[in-house]
Amino acid sequence: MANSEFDTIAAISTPAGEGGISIIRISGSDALQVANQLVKDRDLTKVASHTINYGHIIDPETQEEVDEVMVSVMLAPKTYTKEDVVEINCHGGLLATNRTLQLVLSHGARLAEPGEFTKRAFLNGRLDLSQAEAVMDLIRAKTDQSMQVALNQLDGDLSRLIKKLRQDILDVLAQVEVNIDYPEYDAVEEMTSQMLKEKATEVRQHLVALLQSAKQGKVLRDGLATAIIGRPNVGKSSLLNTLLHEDKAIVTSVAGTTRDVIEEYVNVNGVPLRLIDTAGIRKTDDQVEKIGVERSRQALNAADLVLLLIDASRELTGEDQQLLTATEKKSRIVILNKTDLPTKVDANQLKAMLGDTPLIKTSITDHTGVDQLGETIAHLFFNQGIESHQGDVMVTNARHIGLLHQAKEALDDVLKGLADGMPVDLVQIDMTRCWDLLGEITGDSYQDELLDQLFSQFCLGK
Ligand SMILES: Nc1nc2c(c(=O)[nH]1)N(C=O)[C@@H](CNc1ccc(C(=O)N[C@@H](CCC(=O)O)C(=O)O)cc1)CN2
Ligand SMILES: Nc1nc2c(ncn2[C@@H]2O[C@H](COP(=O)(O)OP(=O)(O)OP(=O)(O)O)[C@@H](O)[C@H]2O)c(=O)[nH]1
Ligand SMILES: [Mg+2]
Repeated sequence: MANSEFDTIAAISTPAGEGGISIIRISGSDALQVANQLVKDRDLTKVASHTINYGHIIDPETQEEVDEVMVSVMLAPKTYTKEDVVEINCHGGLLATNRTLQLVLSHGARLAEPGEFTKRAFLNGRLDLSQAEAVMDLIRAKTDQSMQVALNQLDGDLSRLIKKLRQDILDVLAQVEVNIDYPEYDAVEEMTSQMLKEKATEVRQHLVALLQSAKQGKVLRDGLATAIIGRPNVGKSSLLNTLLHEDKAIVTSVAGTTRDVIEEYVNVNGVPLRLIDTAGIRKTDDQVEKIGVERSRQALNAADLVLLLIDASRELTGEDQQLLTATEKKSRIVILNKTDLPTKVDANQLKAMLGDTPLIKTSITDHTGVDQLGETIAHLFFNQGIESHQGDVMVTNARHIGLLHQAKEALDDVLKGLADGMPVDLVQIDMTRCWDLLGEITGDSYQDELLDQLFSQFCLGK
């Protein structure tokens, strides 16, 4: 029989494996009755809602004791799923927990699908879709910042903003309807166009700001893609190792040591970096090195931030010059390394060439200048607006970003239509499309396949 949203469902909601306690969660109209068949010492149907109760799990067929437990009873609607929920807190052993789950499943519950508890919280109206998605982001968060973004979204910050924008659109559409139905004044068409134009412009600004926040959200989640670039042997791998506080990349005095791109995550002065050590860029006939150099160029193109190293103990070469030019339009920091050795590069002359680009002098072997590099990275990052956005709503979810783009395009069509003098009832269609698209973010309109696809990415028991 196909799974139904009316079944009583159950799953182990704690990680698979041994632990202090394991929780079996049961949700649905039969939850209490299922659990009550298995718990000796107490009639669970008589206990007050939102209480936790001591007892033993007994196999009703054999009367065998399976585990000593605590059972939480939470009656609808004030529960995670808005259905009756019973949670059995087992001793954390694998065997007893699994046997208890088997008993639950053979006494009226079926195994929950991944994310099905949260799906029910959505279907029963306790969460909207973006909040349900935030539950998963919260579980997966790897940095403090991305956790905060997920928590804010779970609290409904994004939903509230989207709902308000939709309401504004709806209000203006209603007004347009009235004006179309009662064209009492000659100027009504123009008034209506003006109104649509103002609202479309205003909502569009909000969407642009949200999409802007998505760029920063991506950095918080994935780290700032930071390419370490430079000629062979300037100390790129040494810098990676120093920032990581471990010897990850191979360092030798032989130019051309790093042959491929190495990526590592590291937190530098509060900035999450995805550090990319690259093969030194130079002309080469070595086939393997050639591929590495090509990948270095790709990493350079894709980077959010470039750390360009120059060897202070050698004269500037044409290759250094080329790299300086190639990174001109990038967010970059130039690092003059090996300053412990006799210097052949004129730092002042270099500084003059660089303009606004920060120049840091380092000796990675002596660990000088590394702290200053960290401070410079943080300065660049936080002054590019990340921190100042913290109070605002931030979007990180790819599905939301896609919908925001489409919604913005719908408004672009509204504004273009108005500018071209298109009839208002045609412009209205694009405005309605924007309203629909925004509704897909919160799940006010959705398709079943979308739900299946979203929730199947959740953990079992969530
Ligand atoms: N044991 C246990 N711990 C857990 C959960 C759980 O389901 N069980 N949660 C699950 O992931 C998280 C907590 N999230 C929850 C969110 C809402 C409600 C809830 O009952 N909401 C009701 C009533 C709120 C109230 O009493 O004020 C509601 O919103 O109507 C419960 C848990 C984390 N810890
Ligand atoms: N004196 C001195 N030597 C350094 C410094 N930084 C790195 N080196 C040395 O320079 C050599 C090359 O360092 P790597 O980190 O392998 O250089 P790389 O840029 O990764 O080189 P490739 O991978 O070949 O492109 C090694 O012998 C390092 O010990 C420094 O600040 N001072
Ligand atoms: Mg290297």
